[in-house]
Amino acid sequence: MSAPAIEVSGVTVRYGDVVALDGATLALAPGRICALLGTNGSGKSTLFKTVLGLVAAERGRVRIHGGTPEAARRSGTIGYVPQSEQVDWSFPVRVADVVMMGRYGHMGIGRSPRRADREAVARALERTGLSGLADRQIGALSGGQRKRAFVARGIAQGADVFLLDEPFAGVDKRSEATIVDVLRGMRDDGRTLLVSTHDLATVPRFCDEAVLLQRRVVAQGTPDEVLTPARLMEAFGMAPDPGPDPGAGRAPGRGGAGPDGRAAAEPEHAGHTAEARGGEGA
Ligand SMILES: Nc1ncnc2c1ncn2[C@@H]1O[C@H](COP(=O)(O)OP(=O)(O)OP(=O)(O)O)[C@@H](O)[C@H]1O
Repeated sequence: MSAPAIEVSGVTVRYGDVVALDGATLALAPGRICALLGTNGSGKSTLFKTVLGLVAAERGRVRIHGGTPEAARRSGTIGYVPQSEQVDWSFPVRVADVVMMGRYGHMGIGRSPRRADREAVARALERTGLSGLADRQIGALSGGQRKRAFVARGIAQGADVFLLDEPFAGVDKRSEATIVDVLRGMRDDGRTLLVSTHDLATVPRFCDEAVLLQRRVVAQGTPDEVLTPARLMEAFGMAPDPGPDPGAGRAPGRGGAGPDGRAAAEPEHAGHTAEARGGEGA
């Protein structure tokens, strides 16, 4: 049997006196979309950073397809779609430039794109429905398009495991549907996606499974198994209401996005590059 795409085993992370993760354990098989759910401060970002190898665990270990997070970053196996607030949208780059950043790991020191790089970028733009916007400044995209640009960057990079931080935050229903289509297509290609979201109503529509985090994993299973009224009341202090109310099914929280599918790939750039290169929602 193949190794899980993402395996987190008994991971504890502490920031000074704050225990952000307390023995968190989960395993995600390849070719699945998994929602990462939890209240503000439940450790979702810390889990992402640990899986990306940007934060060291005090205890436990993380494996990506059986290897270390550092190896996954080096090989470009892991892609990251950040929150919007982490990105400076005024940075003067075109959509195609953002996506080309995903190819940096494939280029030499001079970072001079070759035909294979340009073709990979064109394919990723097409895959995410952004071919017509390739020359547009990243800051001139809608929230949903920005998000897709960062998904495209990860695709161009050749990432197989994606961590997406609040991909639906600040995007309208149409963009949300487009992003869901893109994510499903990636899953159908065998890629693995861990998606943090406060939008509980969306989860059953596109996720194969869900994880409920409260510093440790308190539930993992199908959306139906995890999104029970009792669990949601316990975790969020609310019951889900997937009805037509615009606010329905949205857990208390926030959202966002960021750049460099490779941003995750370079810890020291995580804040900087993201801010410098921006990119968000569909
Ligand atoms: N750099 C840091 N230094 C100290 N404490 C931190 C740091 N980063 C996070 N924390 C704390 O660790 C806990 C988990 O934070 P984390 O950002 O992982 O939660 P989250 O689930 O992503 O929250 P949100 O939904 O608000 O984004 C919180 O109590 C937070 O205040």
